Amino acid sequence: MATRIRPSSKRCTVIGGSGFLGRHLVEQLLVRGYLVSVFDIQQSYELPGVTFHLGDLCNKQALLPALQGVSLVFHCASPFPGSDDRSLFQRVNVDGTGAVLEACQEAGVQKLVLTSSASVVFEGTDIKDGKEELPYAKKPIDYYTETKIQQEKLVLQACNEENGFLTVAIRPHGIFGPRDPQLVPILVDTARRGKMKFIIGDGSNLVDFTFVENVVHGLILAAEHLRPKSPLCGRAYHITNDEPVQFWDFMSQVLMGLGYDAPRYHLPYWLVYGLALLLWLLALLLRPVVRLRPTFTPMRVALAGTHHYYSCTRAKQDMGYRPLVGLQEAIVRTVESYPHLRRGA
Ligand SMILES: NC(=O)C1=CN([C@@H]2O[C@H](COP(=O)(O)OP(=O)(O)OC[C@H]3O[C@@H](n4cnc5c(N)ncnc54)[C@H](OP(=O)(O)O)[C@@H]3O)[C@@H](O)[C@H]2O)C=CC1
Ligand SMILES: CC(C)CCC[C@@H](C)[C@H]1CC[C@H]2C3=C(CC[C@]12C)[C@@]1(C)CCC(=O)C[C@@H]1CC3
Repeated sequence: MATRIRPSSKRCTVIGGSGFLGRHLVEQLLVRGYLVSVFDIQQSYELPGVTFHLGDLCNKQALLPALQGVSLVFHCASPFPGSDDRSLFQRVNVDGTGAVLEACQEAGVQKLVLTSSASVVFEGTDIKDGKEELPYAKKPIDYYTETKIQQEKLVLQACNEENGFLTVAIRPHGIFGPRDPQLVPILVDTARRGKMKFIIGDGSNLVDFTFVENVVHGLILAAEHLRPKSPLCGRAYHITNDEPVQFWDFMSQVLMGLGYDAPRYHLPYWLVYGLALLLWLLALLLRPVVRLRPTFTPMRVALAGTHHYYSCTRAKQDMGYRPLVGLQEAIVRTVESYPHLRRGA
C-alpha cells in the first residue's frame, strides 16, 4: 500500500493553474506563503518554487501524484466556454470533476475550492442583484453553462464534514485582467474586423465585470474560511467587483483605451438574438462539412443585451470579502497590459 504524506495546510494544488485565472491564483498564493503545485493539461510558464504536473484531470491516476501531501485544492480548469463541443464539456466539467473529487478523497485532501460561475443561474433574461438563492437555470443557454451547473452540484454535494472533506464553490462573473485570452482579445478581434459598430439593445443594461485579482482574493478567502461547521461548507458564493456597469460602457472604455472607436448604432436585441440563433443552428447543421465559429453566439448576445449583475453580500458576511481593486483602476491596468492589441500595433 502506498504511504500517504501528511498534508500541510499551506501546501496546495491548483488544477488549471496554467490558465488565465489559475496563473494569477498561483502567483498570489506564492505571495501569501503557500507551497504550490499546478496540475494542467499544458504548461504555459515557469515560476520558482512551483511544481508542474501535466495530465488530463479526467484521469484519476494522473491526478493522484499532484495531490500527495496537499490539504487544499483549487479547481479552476474548464474547456473554452465559447466551444460548441458538448462531449468535451461533459467529459471535463462533469466526469472529470467526478475524477477530481475521487482523487482528492483518496489522497486525503481536506478542502476543495471550485471555480464555478455566476452563469449557472443565467437563462438569457435579466438578473438584477441576483442572490445565491436563485435556482439553477432550468434551460441553460449553452453546453458550458449546462455542465457548470452539474459540476457545481457534484462538488457541493461531496462536502462531508464527518469524513473531513470540505467543499465550497466560488461563482465569479465576467473575469477580466492582464493575460485574459478571452474578453479583450475577442473584443479587439471583432473591432478589427469592423463588427463592433453596433450596440445590442438600448445600451442601458447593467452587468458585472470582475477584475481577476478580486476573484483570486475571493478564492483564497474561501479556502481560509472553509472550516468544519463554518457556513461555507457545501455552499456557493458570488464574487464580483460589486460595481455593476453598463455592458456597452465597459466595452467602449476598453475599446477606446486601446485606440478603437466605441460602438454607436443601436440594433434591436431580439433581432440580433434571432440571427445569432439561426447562425448557431446553421453551424450545427454544417458541422460535418465545415466548422463555423460565429463571433455573435446566442450566449454572447444574451450577455451583451440583458442585465446580469449579482449580490456578493453572502461573501462579505461569511468571509469578509471586499474587492481589492476598483473597476476604473482595473480597466486602466488591463488596457495597459495589452500593448500588442492597440490599434495599429
Ligand atoms: N473567464 C471568465 O470570465 C470566467 C471563468 N470562470 C471559470 O473560471 C475557471 C478558469 O477560467 P479561465 O482561467 O478563464 O480559463 P482558461 O482556459 O484560461 O484556464 C483553464 C485551464 O484549464 C486547462 N484545462 C482544460 N481542460 C483540462 C483538462 N481536461 N485537464 C487539465 N487541464 C485542463 C486549460 O488548458 P487548455 O487551455 O489547453 O484547454 C487551461 O490551462 C473555469 O472553471 C471557468 O469556468 C467562471 C466565471 C467567469
Ligand atoms: C462580440 C461582443 C458582443 C462581445 C465581446 C466580449 C465577450 C467575448 C465577453 C463579454 C462578456 C464575457 C463573458 C464570458 C466570456 C467572454 C464574454 C462573452 C463568460 C461566458 C465566460 C465564462 C463564464 O463563466 C461567464 C462569462 C460571462 C461574461
